[in-house]
Amino acid sequence: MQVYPINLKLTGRRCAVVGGGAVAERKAAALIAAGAEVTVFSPVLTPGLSALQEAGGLCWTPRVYVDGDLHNFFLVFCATDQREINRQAAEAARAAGAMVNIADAPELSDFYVPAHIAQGDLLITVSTGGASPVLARRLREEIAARYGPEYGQYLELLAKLRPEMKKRLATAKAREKFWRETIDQEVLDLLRKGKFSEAEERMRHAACCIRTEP
Ligand SMILES: C[C@@]1(CC(=O)O)C2=NC(=C\c3[nH]c(c(CCC(=O)O)c3CC(=O)O)Cc3[nH]c(c(CC(=O)O)c3CCC(=O)O)/C=C3\N/C(=C\2)[C@@H](CCC(=O)O)[C@]3(C)CC(=O)O)/[C@H]1CCC(=O)O
Ligand SMILES: NC(=O)c1ccc[n+]([C@@H]2O[C@H](COP(=O)([O-])OP(=O)(O)OC[C@H]3O[C@@H](n4cnc5c(N)ncnc54)[C@H](O)[C@@H]3O)[C@@H](O)[C@H]2O)c1
Repeated sequence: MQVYPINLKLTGRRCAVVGGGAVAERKAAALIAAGAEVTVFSPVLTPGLSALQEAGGLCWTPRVYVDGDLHNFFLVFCATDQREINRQAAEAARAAGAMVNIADAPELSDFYVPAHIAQGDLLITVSTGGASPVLARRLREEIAARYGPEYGQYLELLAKLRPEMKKRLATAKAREKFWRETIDQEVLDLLRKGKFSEAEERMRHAACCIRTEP
């Protein structure tokens, strides 16, 4: 199914997870990592969710979901092992204005969660449109092996140099040429070896050599 890709900012946004099992844990952990305020409705939590709750990362309502629980949430994840409960909760949440993800009913969900890799601000996501979460996971593993932590550091360096290069390189053409030429393997190799200042130096030096046609 054709879906629309979007990267949501969730800092301070209220999100709910109904259910406290393995799927709920995966969804809650990713929400917390994105800065959301997470409430979990479930009589039981996995050890992972309990640890998050004890660390103050989420709010736990230690009982089954009841009608009226899902007001004032931005996103709601229905992830119990009870098909009918998931549907009821989804309907109530949507009526209250939330976007809903139903763990066992992709066809009724407003959105899917893609497999993802994050290295600093770099975010790579994989979706199969709901067709095969296992393939999404496999591709995520392959991509993770290819794009290591050096990409996060690289992005940090690029972000740091960007305002400087806007001043140093007079034209948009020169800046484009600079970024195209310096986004290369050599800088990444230096970062992989932990040679941060050398990587930065190499990029700064490259700015001196940029020539554009008059
Ligand atoms: C990517 C990932 C993200 C995440 O969950 O964070 C994710 N599922 C992951 C793993 C995974 N899911 C399942 C297995 C067991 C193998 C299997 O059964 O196939 C494994 C493998 C594992 O756990 O290793 C079973 C499963 N998943 C769904 C159903 C319901 C159905 O299809 O009817 C069933 C059957 C349940 C049953 O039969 O009872 C539905 C969805 N799962 C999605 C996302 C959405 C579509 C994403 C896309 O477009 O590809 C969608 C539609 C809704 C959603 O959840 O958003 C995450 C990878 C994490 C990683 O990267 O490691
Ligand atoms: N979307 C996905 O990625 C994905 C992956 C695997 C499985 N699934 C499906 O997701 C569902 C959950 O899977 P799981 O492995 O986390 O199950 P699980 O059995 O580990 O957890 C179910 C949780 O739901 C809670 N629960 C049950 N009734 C409840 C209620 N009325 N109110 C609140 N909480 C309630 C239980 O206490 C438990 O914590 C299943 O339907 C499964 O088929 C989805």
